[in-house]
Amino acid sequence: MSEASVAVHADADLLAQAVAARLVVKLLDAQADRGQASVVLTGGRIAAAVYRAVAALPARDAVDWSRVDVWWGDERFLPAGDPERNETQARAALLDLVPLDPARIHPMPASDGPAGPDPEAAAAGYAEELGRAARPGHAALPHFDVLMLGVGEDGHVASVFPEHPVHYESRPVSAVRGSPKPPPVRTTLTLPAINTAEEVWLVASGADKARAVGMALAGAGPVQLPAAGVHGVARTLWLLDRAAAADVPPRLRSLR
Ligand SMILES: O=C1O[C@H](COP(=O)(O)O)[C@@H](O)[C@H](O)[C@H]1O
Repeated sequence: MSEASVAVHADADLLAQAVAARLVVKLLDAQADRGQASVVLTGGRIAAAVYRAVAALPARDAVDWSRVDVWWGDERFLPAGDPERNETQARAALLDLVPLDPARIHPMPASDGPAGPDPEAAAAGYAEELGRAARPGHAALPHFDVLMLGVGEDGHVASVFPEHPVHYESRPVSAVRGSPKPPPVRTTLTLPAINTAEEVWLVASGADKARAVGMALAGAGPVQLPAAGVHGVARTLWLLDRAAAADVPPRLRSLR
């Protein structure tokens, strides 16, 4: 488990641009090392800004997008193409603008997809898809070079919410019913699955995230504050704007 490090940027726009630049470099490094790269996407407002910023970066063309696997950390269980789906937002902001191999884009199932309207079946189906991409000799998951997470005002990450029964799910992918944030039905990677990623990046902007960010970095319990329970194998990086960083313990900050 890696120690958390924190980078703080002046505002949401600079944060999105800095994360976009990091992401392009991370994909390039992974392709140089392994011949391919994999990224786990998140949803939410700052994530969409990051994806737009990647699309606008000239250096994006240095990435061989046909050798990038795209996964999701969570999804709102809605029909395909619904504007509230994390997949729909990521496709519009980035994925439709770069030459990805469609076979390497792995969205979580939609509520009108082949797995049907049952989120438990959808979660099981996604676990199988992950398993098919798993490394020989490893557990049930592929290698994730970088896994990005937004952070909710309540400290949720992906669709793992405070005090939700999903905390006690041992499988890598879970259905989530009764989400306190709409829509109520979702699918999500569980924290143990998230924590297999080489690098986990928690990206948060705005004053309404400050309390959750500060508590997570101060050592809150993961059931009460899920963001406190995630860490990459090699690196855990909190990428914040100044407003979201307001309650970060000063010893952890590196202002940019
Ligand atoms: O519903 C969700 O919200 C969180 C955070 O979104 P934000 O707009 O407050 O940044 C997001 O990380 C998650 O993927 C999404 O399903």
